[in-house]
Amino acid sequence: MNGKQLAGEQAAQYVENGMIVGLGTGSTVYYSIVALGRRIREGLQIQCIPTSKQTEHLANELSIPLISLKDVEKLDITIDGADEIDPNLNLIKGGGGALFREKLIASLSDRLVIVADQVKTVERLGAFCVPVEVVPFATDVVARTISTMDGSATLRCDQEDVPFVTDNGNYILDCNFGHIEQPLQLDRELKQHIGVVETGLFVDMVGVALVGSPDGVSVLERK
Ligand SMILES: O=C(CO)[C@H](O)[C@H](O)COP(=O)(O)O
Repeated sequence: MNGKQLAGEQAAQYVENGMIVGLGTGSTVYYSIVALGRRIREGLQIQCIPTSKQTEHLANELSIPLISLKDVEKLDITIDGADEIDPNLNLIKGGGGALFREKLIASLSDRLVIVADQVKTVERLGAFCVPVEVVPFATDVVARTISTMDGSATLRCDQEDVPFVTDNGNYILDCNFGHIEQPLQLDRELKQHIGVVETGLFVDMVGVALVGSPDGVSVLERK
């Protein structure tokens, strides 16, 4: 079994009867969602909120009960993936473009459990570009602002140069700031600019990270 599958499946064990569960997005949390589907068929009773249309589709295929945010004030737990994890369990997320809903759901959750392959662990965030969701009309304005912050921004596009559109109808700027010394400060600074919807910097949000390798899963708790 590969690291993603080991970590993903182990995270499903954190979910208990009666919980409201946030379902993240990506190829690692996929294994958690499939494992939850299995547990539901065996009798587990939970209600879930997906963080993307892709995950909503998967949950529906697996007959996982979904609940709307309008009926829920907070969640017990969210399981999600990550693109980078630093030693303080701060993250870069949004490689799949779902960062806004992922961050909103995580912020409403008592516990955020991250699942990742060990290649996602880094000493300092920043080798992976920071995805920044922007209102399309403001894209060029935000990109210019980022260049004044010693960063560079690239509009996320497909192979035909068509911009990627998020589930919220926005664009993504993938932003390179080099190594990030102060992720919280950078997140706050980015969000001051009109047109920025949200960033993929998740600071002080994670409760536990399950990091998988073919040899097993390391459980990293926030210090
Ligand atoms: O943030 C995300 C999507 O917006 C994903 O959780 C992140 O990209 C990790 O994905 P994967 O588990 O496929 O490597």
